[in-house]
Amino acid sequence: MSDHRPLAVVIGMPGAGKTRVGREAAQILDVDFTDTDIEIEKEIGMKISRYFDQYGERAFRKLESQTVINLLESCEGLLALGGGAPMNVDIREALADYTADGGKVVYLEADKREAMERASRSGNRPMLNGDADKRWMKLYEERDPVFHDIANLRVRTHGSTPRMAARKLSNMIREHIVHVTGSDIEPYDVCIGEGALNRLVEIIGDDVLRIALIHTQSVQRHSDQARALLRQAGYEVHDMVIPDAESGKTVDVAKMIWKQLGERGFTRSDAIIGLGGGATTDFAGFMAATWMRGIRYVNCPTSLLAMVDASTGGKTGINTEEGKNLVGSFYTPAGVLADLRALKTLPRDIFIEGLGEVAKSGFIRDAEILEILRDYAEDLRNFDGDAFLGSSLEDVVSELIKHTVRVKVYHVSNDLKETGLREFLNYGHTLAHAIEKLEHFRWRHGNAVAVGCVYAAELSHILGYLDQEDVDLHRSILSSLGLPTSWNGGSWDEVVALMHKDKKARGNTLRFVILDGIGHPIHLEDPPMEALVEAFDRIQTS
Ligand SMILES: NC(=O)c1ccc[n+]([C@@H]2O[C@H](COP(=O)([O-])OP(=O)(O)OC[C@H]3O[C@@H](n4cnc5c(N)ncnc54)[C@H](O)[C@@H]3O)[C@@H](O)[C@H]2O)c1
Ligand SMILES: O=C(O)C(=O)C[C@@H](O)[C@H](O)[C@H](O)COP(=O)(O)O
Repeated sequence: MSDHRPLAVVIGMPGAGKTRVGREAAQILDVDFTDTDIEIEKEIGMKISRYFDQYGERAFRKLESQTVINLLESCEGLLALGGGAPMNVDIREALADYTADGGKVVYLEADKREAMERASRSGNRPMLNGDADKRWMKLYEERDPVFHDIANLRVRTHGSTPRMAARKLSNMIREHIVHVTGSDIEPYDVCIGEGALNRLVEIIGDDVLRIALIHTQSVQRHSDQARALLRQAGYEVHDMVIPDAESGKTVDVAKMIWKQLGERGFTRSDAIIGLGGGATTDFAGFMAATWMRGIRYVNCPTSLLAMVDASTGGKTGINTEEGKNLVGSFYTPAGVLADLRALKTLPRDIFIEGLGEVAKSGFIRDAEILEILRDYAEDLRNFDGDAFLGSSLEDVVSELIKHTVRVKVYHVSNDLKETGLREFLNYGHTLAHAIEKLEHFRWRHGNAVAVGCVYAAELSHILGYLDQEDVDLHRSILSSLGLPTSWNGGSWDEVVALMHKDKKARGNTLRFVILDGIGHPIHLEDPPMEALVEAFDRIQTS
């Protein structure tokens, strides 16, 4: 495959707006726009309709096939194909190779009547000669199933102005989708982008009647949007507001929600949506896992941490008096919609906290994450929700979310129930959960994870697995993002007692995840107590 390829390919019926909407979308995305019909006309030096008259459809299709295949290997912006192009077998094969390699083929679906009118108004459409509407309808019946088959994205433009349609198209093109599969997993997608929430109805599906929309007061604005979309689609939506952050992850709140689900007649064919930070998505997933032994749920994360980590992978749960996440279940969502618009209202300190889990994912698996964090540390540290959307930082954050979710998905897909590999995602968490508990959850999870990663790095170094340079790298990256690297809020005895309640511990034996190099996590069983204490001493001061 060539290095050059389109950012996306737009297909659709004549009159769907491929040229008009495609050109505007390319402007929004700041990329070139290429229309295969225009390129062909340039090459043949005449209108396509005249070429058809002179040489016939067969000759045109041959020319079209060569042009499209060349452009699929040479153009870099948005490429709009002529309406009939995807019906050609060679073009279809080239498009299949393109999508298999991660390319995006978008089916632009317009209202039939509007598209028909536009197509017959514009002329220069040899395939519509005669009774244009009747011919359009016939083409539609032949082409629509093929378009559905080829396209991996669809944009419905019904009732939208060309500008609105172009926005939808550009948002969808910018969107990243990470597929989650695995032997124990019903496959689902994590959609990351501005406007991802608009997929909610598609993911909830047709079989659901009632939806419990679980959220906190702090994200009311975003839950209003979700509710409006769902009500418009005809679902019976029940707002269920829970206390903020960790105060929502308790058995008392669970009892309150179970009661509401019962009183409102939730059955096995109903669904739950968890909309909010990681505490809410953990809690909502747990409600879904336990109600009638499991009903459908979708996560709509609104904090960076929930987008990169908590909402994906199916670890659901609540805290107890004894510690963090001690009661829960592995139960996967039907989809995750990380709508970047939610970050607009996210306070800076909570954004930065999320970077703790992002950095962790870099340390355990993806060096590119560490590079991005290093290159954009200052911009990330100064995150400002008001200026975020449309800024260059939005692309950086979107890329970081995609990378981090991929790290998560790699571990989860291969070990949903955490028998070994998945434990690597717990890097830094053995100490982090103890800190959170000792600080009565006033310390945010991502901040505790940052300190926990430094602790695990120090332990790795003391035991001879990690160079000092890599320990220093932990401190420099985390502190450049505004994350803490030290903690002195509790005694070693308190900490070690809580570490024994960590889910990685077995019997009386402590188990840790450490590194034997950046990107190389390993398990550590029953480490010497002196090493644990020494590492603890080293995180007392930064
Ligand atoms: N299940 C998992 O795999 C997993 C992974 C990582 C973390 N977690 C859990 O996630 C939780 C941490 O997640 P978190 O950092 O999102 O914490 P959180 O849910 O407590 O959210 C932090 C704060 O931000 C607010 N908030 C969230 N989105 C907002 C928005 N868009 N605008 C304004 N305010 C917003 C919340 O109301 C809360 O006050 C912890 O409970 C942790 O254990 C779970
Ligand atoms: O998904 C996982 O597995 C993780 O360990 C991800 C962690 O980042 C996350 O904080 C998780 O909530 C920790 O769960 P726990 O099992 O240690 O309670």
